[in-house]
Amino acid sequence: MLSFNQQQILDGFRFHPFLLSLLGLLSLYFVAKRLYKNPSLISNKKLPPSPPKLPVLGNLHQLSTLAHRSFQSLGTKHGPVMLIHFGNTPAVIVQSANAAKEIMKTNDLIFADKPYTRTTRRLFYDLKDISVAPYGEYWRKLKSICVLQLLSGNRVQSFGFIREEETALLMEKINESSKNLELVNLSELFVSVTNDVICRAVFGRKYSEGEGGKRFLMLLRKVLELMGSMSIGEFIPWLSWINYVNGFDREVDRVAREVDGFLEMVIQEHMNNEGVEISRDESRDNFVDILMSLYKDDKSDVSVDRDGIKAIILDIIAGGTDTTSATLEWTMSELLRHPIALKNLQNEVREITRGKNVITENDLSKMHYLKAVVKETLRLHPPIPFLARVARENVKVMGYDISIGTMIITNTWAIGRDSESWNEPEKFMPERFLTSSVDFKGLDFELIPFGAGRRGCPGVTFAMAGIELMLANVVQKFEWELPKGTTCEGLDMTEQAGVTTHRKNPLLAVATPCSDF
Ligand code: HEM
Repeated sequence: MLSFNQQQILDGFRFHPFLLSLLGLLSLYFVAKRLYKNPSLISNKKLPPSPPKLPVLGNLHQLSTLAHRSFQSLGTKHGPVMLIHFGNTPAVIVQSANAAKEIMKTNDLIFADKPYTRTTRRLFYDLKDISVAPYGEYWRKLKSICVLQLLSGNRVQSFGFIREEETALLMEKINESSKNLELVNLSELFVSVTNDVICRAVFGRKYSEGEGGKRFLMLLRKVLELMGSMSIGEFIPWLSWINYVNGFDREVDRVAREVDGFLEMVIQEHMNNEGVEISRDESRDNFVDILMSLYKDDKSDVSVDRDGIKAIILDIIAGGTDTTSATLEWTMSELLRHPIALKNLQNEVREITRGKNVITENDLSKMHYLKAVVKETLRLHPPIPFLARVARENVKVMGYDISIGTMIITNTWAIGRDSESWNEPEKFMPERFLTSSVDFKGLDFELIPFGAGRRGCPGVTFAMAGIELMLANVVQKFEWELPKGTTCEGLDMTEQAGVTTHRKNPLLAVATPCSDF
């Protein structure tokens, strides 16, 4: 997970007007010194093509806040494998299905490490979570707990009642807005419903209400914001003092302490509740209880401690909520811009569920157009636009030499819009998937919104079960229109920069209940 907030990067420089020129001179000195000490840097390795860079900044000045778009546009000139520099840090940007396959299939083991910064280290318990833990015994153990115990097909199915109850509540909220002739804020509703579903699975109860719950939601947002705001000191190690002076490090420490306080409280609550009868709204089949029992019974050498449990919980909540709500938000945005696709989808859902109000998992399995709509949305709007990895050995990719320790960023957003792989790539056409076997499970490298290989997302089944059920209900039970004065072509689709790509402005729409459902 990686994103860049250039404003924040540049903010780091603001406190001294002469700093830039001073940095220029210093960087020339450091580059010369490095070359002198390390002649391999000027060896005859075949490096990927690279846009010209500035001293100190490298290519940072060529990146907008939406770095996936900047990489795509630089890639049209320099090719699908390109070397760029974030300050001093080299990174190889990969932007074609073939190159992605070489990273995540041919050389998956070599690229099984993730890059991390002081921020990720501090927020994720010194890398004791799944998504940034270095590849090795510990990560393998966490991943297998995740795949076999927490997110297996059976477990996801067992949470069906949570999805159904929360979807019913979502329908009530939309109905309420519609009765009051209010615009429905779909962005807000999708964030809250996905958060409620995931909290009930993870904690056994919701945390969206009450003072503590609201504070936790705010903290979660802050975690994602900090992860998406890589500041200057992260790229140029000898400028790391800037993060101290501008308060960035202090803010990270404060958020990490508060998140830990909340998760400690949750774990304590679960320990106190052992053997105690629980209320109707709570469930024992939750990730915290499962992890706590594994923790108590664990006699192995590579054990998961209390910090490890908190790190896994944070990972799942932070990685699962925002991505799922962003998918729902972009799907409805595209459907509102494409009324024919919306009508096709409504026809399919209403036909399959004719005569009944409740949509079952069995109904969903027959909804091929619905699945095509979600795939097409994930092609155009992968919530996490980059996959970041680090080379664990020297290796060749597409004929270029990649040195050990180099960061690789696969731009899944650009790959989804690559004309080498897709006809009319910028067009929203769910029909393209009705006659194609291309799927997002990590085998077809032209469509990798969930990543691929060893570090691929273990939450696909969990995410899709919720997305499909909510979307089917939203289009079955309501007619949808854009607010008066907004045309399909005029709907604002601007993206918000961050670790997950959301809409910049909330999606507002008019809902009218459908009398048949
Ligand atoms: C539409 C929803 C989602 C999308 C688009 C998504 C996407 C991703 C991506 C792109 C990665 C990185 C993969 C790579 O580097 O190859 C990832 C990793 C991960 N995701 Fe998801 N995700 C989603 C939902 C979820 C959910 C619901 C959960 C848990 C309930 C989850 C848990 C994780 C975890 C634990 C990892 C780290 C895996 C590792 O490093 O081995 N994700 N996800």
